[in-house]
Amino acid sequence: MSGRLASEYSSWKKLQGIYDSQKSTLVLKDLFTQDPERFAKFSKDYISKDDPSTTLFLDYSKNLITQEVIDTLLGLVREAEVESYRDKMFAGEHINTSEDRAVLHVALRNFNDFSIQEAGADEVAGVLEHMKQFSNAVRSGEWKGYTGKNITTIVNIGIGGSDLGPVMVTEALKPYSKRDLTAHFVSNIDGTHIAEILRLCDPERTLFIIASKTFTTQETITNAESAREWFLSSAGDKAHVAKHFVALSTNTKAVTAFGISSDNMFQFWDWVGGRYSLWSAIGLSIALVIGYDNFEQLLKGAHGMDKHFKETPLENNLPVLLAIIGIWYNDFYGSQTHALLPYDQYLHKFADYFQQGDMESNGKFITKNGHRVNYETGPIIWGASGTNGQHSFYQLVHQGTKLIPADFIAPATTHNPIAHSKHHRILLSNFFAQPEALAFGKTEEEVRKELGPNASDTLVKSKVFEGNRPSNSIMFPLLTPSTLGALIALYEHKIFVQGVIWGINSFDQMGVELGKVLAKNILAQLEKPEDVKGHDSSTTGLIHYYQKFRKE
Ligand SMILES: O=P(O)(O)OC[C@H]1O[C@@](O)(CO)[C@@H](O)[C@@H]1O
Repeated sequence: MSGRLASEYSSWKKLQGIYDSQKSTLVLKDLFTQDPERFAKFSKDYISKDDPSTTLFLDYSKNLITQEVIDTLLGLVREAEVESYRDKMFAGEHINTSEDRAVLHVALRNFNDFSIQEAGADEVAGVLEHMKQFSNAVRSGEWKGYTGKNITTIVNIGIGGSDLGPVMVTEALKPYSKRDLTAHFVSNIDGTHIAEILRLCDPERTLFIIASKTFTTQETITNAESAREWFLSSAGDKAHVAKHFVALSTNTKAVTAFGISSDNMFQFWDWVGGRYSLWSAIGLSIALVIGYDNFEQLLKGAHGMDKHFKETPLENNLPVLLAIIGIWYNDFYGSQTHALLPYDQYLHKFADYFQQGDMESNGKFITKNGHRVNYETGPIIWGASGTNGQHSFYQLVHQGTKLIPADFIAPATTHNPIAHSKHHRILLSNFFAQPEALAFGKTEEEVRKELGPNASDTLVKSKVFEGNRPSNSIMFPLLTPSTLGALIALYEHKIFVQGVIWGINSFDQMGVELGKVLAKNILAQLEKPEDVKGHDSSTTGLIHYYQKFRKE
């Protein structure tokens, strides 16, 4: 990271020039007509060096790019010194400068390929072993509840990175799950969340996983205390907590103070960012649900992508390609969002996961050198599984006034080939069709030909699809633990590259603090109207409204 504002790079200025001169002339239909080799030129195969069955295919040909654009974007990557910054990350340098921390989620899945000098990195294997032993014991029935019964339900209590990763992965890898072990995830402080889950639980057979890097997050600790109260109302003796509560944290002192023994604690370190923590002890619920061997495959899949990111020349580097294409739209075409559209029901939480992963990493306006950016940084990440999105927001994506770059993601084969894979064929036909429609549209002439000479101008015009709407398509043979690991790591490294180019610290999260502080202040004022002090008339008025109905 050179310390300059991204807009000061010569490549940035050149890109602006290219955009200004070509923004209305770059037409996908023409680009494909002019170059029959376009698909071949702008698509890449990723094959894990460790496991050739772990492959991803990226088709980025339906983007508003030329080789000149790509080459200039790669020049931007070089000017921003992304590669040296990447190597600093892998080496354990404290690139999270505001918190003076390393950023080493790659160390959680390292399998001894990278030499990483950072306190704790040599303890990863021990924690993984503890996770393996524990998950095997629970899954085998060796670990019993306080009345000697097997554990059949786990409840992960955590929020943000201590929730979203386990939720997304256990959903995505459901085909690999132990079907007689039910996992629930409680995250919201809204009492409804835990109340509804506890209604489904048997205290004799339920294991609570208190997942919190800091072990101070108000929602998680409050939910954990309520879970413990619920459990003790049946179990009675506090000694039984040891069989039904474990903790995932960096904060041993707070875990012990809560009443969970360090024997039942799975540790991780401050160089694991919350939104990058599913690979750590935070992944215990994943290992319990899919088994440790499959969890290890997830890690290995990510590790293969780590090596690809670290060793592959920029022009063939998938995280780099996704990152620069995203910057092209975000910073030059003015798109504000980026859609993740997995055509796989198992990936229905994928966009949710990367809302935190991307937006909490790159939703910043101050650079690492303290300058306010004069360009757009992190996009709004959103999305839904296909084909559901087609019946919800695709109208706007196809005919709205906004440019919405989208990543379409799909497995070539399904875990559920019911009706002789008829469902999967229909799913994939839509996966192929939507990017085609977005890119090439439907002209007024084609519409008029369809509707006939008597159709009104208005009707014809309302049925035109202007097209030229870009997308990436990512495919893989089957959604396996290893493939999912590679896919997640691909996006993690994309986020890293974009943050380096924007000159921001992708690894702190100052922006989540103010709201929490104000909430704590208001919490102390909720009792009586006269308690409400120091707010604007709106906040005061809303609190007073609540106090009119409040019961306790
Ligand atoms: O794991 P914990 O420490 O309870 O933090 C939970 C989440 O809270 C944050 O908003 C930080 O406060 C996320 O970054 C984090 O993943």
